[in-house]
Amino acid sequence: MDYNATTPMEPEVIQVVSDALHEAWGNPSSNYIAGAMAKAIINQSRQNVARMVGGKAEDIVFTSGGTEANNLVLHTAVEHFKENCSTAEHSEGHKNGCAGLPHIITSNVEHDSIRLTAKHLQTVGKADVTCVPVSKVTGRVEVEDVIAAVRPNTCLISVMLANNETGVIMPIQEICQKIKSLNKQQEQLRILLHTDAAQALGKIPVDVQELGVDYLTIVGHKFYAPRVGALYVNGPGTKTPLYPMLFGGGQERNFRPGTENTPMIAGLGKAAELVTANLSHYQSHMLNIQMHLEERLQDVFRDKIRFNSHYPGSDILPNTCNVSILGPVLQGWRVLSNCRRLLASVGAACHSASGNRPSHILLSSGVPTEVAANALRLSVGRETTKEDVDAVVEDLRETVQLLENMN
Ligand SMILES: O=C(O)CC[SeH]
Repeated sequence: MDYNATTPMEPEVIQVVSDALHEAWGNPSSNYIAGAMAKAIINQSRQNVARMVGGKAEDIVFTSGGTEANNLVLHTAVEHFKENCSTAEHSEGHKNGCAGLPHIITSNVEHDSIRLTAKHLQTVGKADVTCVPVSKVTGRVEVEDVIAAVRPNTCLISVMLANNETGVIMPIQEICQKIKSLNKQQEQLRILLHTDAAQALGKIPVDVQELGVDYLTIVGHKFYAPRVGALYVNGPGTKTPLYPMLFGGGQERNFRPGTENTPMIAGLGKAAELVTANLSHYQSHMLNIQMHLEERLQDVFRDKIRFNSHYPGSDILPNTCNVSILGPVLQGWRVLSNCRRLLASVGAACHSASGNRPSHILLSSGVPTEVAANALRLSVGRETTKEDVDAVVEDLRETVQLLENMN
């Protein structure tokens, strides 16, 4: 019940990975049949990934995963600023937003690969960063707050499409619409637009044209693909800047060199094909199971339950249920460590080393401290059944009874 942490690979995905390991081990840059076979698999995967997000094949740059893709975007934004502000006509700076450091706007509930990368750039004096706080009422970053944070030297806005703990879907399309009109109005530095779609892909429709983003991060292991990723860029190096962090053998048009990981890319392409073909089924199944889960939790725990993903006016992912069972001895970590069957998390997997402190994402999203301390993040998957839900709720009921009887 922790599919926002990671997902298993679909059998068809495992099959194409295995096939590529056996048959397509050639270097894709080699000019003979073994290389051509590998290159063909990579090109087909590129087409499939592009189709999943509504982009073109040439807009897809394969990476090792979401963290690399996110780092590539922030690196590009800083280079974009320097490139645009290096020429003489910008020397005064104030005319075209080139005074001072590149300014990056993000939210205060981002994945650590955005949060810590932005923090590092600020710490080493390479960028100024504004983390716009999400509304404690809607759990969403509000468009007007993002616009209010824009400065003449703002070069990037990066906000995740959906949050990994609350499941709240962010107003990316509205943000992009406002910023694009701002970019048109003035000669100032173009503000680049990025969203980390890690938690949204495979759960809700994701269309880069509708969103209006310049960049979109794709993370395989959240939609039953291998641990590999990609970055969507709207016309990399032509319509939209993309500056490499790595230099080497020219692969990925020099945007991300390194001999391609053909089997993993093959798996990513197959998983993307499955999402394109089955998304509405996946989405309706997960929503059905999530609703059953919430009904059963409400039935069993009545006024002891608080749903941390219920925000008025905000849409949330169809698979995520962040919930707290109220009580002084029912901290999330304590409940989970006493459950016999439930495997879930109190928050992001990459924060699991942060001890038993309440999630900063929940606190930032307006969840009271004593409630956040008891949070359980339950995230269902494609195979989760109502019987699984009933078993989990019974496990929770028994565990709560045990803990409360012990005190
Ligand atoms: O939210 C999660 O568990 C995955 C990102 Se660390």
